Amino acid sequence: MTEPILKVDDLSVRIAGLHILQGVSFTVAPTGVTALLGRNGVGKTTTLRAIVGLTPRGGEVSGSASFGTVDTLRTPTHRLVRAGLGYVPEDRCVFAGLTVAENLRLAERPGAAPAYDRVFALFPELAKRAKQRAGTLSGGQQQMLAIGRVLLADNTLLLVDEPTKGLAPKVVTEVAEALEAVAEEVPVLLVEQNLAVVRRLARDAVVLAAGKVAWTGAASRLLGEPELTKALLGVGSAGVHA
Ligand SMILES: Nc1ncnc2c1ncn2[C@@H]1O[C@H](COP(=O)(O)OP(=O)(O)OP(=O)(O)O)[C@@H](O)[C@H]1O
Repeated sequence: MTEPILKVDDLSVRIAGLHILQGVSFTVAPTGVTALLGRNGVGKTTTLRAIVGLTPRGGEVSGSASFGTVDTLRTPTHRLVRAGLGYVPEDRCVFAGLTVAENLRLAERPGAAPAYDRVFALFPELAKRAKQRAGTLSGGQQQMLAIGRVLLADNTLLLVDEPTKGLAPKVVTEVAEALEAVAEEVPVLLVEQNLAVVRRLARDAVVLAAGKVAWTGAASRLLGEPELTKALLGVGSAGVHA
């Protein structure tokens, strides 16, 4: 069996007195998309943030998350970035007052050649809009800029949080297409509520419920069984196609 690119073991997170994650364990395959799913508020974002060391101050984190030889829970975020872990947060975090080109330049890593060719091949719109302020881009374009930034560096795993949230259906399809192309090059751990996007992109699925992993397996199996989808996610999967 191929070694996972990330192994999360017994991850627990407490924030403000809430025991949000209570011993979460799962693996991420070294290729393709692994979807991290679950009902609203179950702790998907908390999981990604813990893995990249961005749990809010005062939060308590225990367990381990092995990314190669690195335990990400015990390594500062800036070192994880240098080790090749890319994170696209839910709110995208583009610098609104800076241009597209400036946003990309900030993601360059010292000592490594930035992969502008790869970014502009996937997102030609970013090249066309290089001089435009990021704050004036559409939601979909900002998402592409946020993904473009992590592709500029030679990352070996991307954590992407709800990339299609709040986007118009046509733009959801564009972002899904882009992520499909991205995942051919780099494995992705994807938090996504849109099951059509999950069906299109994900090979593996991990479902969280009540602070623990409730189900893992092939995404096609989960989404192919409407009753299972409804029980785990609270929504139906019938007729879901991207
Ligand atoms: N900084 C914080 N302070 C207090 N509670 C928090 C904090 N961050 C998260 N929580 C709580 O932890 C729980 C999990 O939140 P999280 O954002 O990880 O869930 P999620 O599965 O990503 O949800 P959604 O699908 O709605 O984005 C929620 O009940 C949330 O209110």
